[in-house]
Amino acid sequence: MIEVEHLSKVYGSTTAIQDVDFSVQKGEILGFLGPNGAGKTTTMRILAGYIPATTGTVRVAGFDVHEQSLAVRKRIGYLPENPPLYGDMTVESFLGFVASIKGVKPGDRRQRVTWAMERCQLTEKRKVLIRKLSKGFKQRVGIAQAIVHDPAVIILDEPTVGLDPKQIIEVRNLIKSLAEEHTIILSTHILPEVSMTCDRVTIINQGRVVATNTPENLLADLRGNLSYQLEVAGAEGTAIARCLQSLPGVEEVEIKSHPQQQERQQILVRSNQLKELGQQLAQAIVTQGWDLYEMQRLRPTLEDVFLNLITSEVVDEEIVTESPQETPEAQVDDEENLENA
Ligand SMILES: Nc1ncnc2c1ncn2[C@@H]1O[C@H](COP(=O)(O)OP(=O)(O)OP(=O)(O)O)[C@@H](O)[C@H]1O
Repeated sequence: MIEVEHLSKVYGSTTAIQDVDFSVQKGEILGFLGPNGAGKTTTMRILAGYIPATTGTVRVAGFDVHEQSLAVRKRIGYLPENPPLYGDMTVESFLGFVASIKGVKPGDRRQRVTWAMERCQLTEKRKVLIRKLSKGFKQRVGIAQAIVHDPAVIILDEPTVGLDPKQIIEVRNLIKSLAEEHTIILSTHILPEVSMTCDRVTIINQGRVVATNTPENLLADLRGNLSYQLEVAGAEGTAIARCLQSLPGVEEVEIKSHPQQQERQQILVRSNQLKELGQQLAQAIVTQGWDLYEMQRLRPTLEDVFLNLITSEVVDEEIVTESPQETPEAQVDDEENLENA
């Protein structure tokens, strides 16, 4: 449904994104995850046809975003980071207005607006002025304006930013329910957002895609970095650490408690291979005549995957950049002006 190839965007002397590739299948929710300044908003704006790319292509349902922008706009609903809402209009009249500018036929508008309000649980607020709504309800109006023309693709830029925990759950549930009929791209810097909402995730850092996979497969890639937390008694921590460190497959042993403490030592063991180490660790401890009080295998989280990918990117860069130079951030606002025109 969406194909992004070799997409780059340069603002003056700032390269916001570089050679970005990914695709989204029909009916899928793709999470576009990255830290602040990674290039998420830039990518979402290009996809929505708000700003042109410097190089590369985006195709939506087979149409080129740049060459066939009208056909693409009809098929896309976009929730920007700060949705432009008219505070002096009621929810219903605003959505009617958006439906008209999005090309919904006059005879279909009432039905489309009713449908969007129902989906976003806005029906009871339909006569309320938008400026009088809470942040959570305003966000729902933002989503309703993105879906009112029944687009095949919905692009949501940081849809839960600034919401309270209850509103976040409601908006996430709404997004999941929309996926039944739509293809969705959701940009976020919040990890739980992708693990709770998305089928697949593309991770972007410093303008480049560093991974695309399902949350489960990204975690599976880290299984090699299994770690074990042990509670052992019978010897000093340093002696236990020395023994465990000599076992095949053990990458690192860390003593969490005081190394000279004789009672229950807290030890963290990191493995360097896919093989489970639990049995081996237990056997080594028992053979030494020590007491094993507890052993827990620590599973990596999506946060570990994210930090691992982003940290390795930074390390790679430090290796190649021998004398990093400060590049003054370009203040190029012409694209913003284009967008507002
Ligand atoms: N109009 C602009 N002119 C100049 N530089 C820009 C412009 N818009 C974005 N940038 C720069 O491009 C880079 C990517 O910004 P972008 O807003 O796409 O990132 P982001 O991942 O959405 O970040 P955030 O989560 O903080 O919104 C940043 O270095 C940013 O300063």
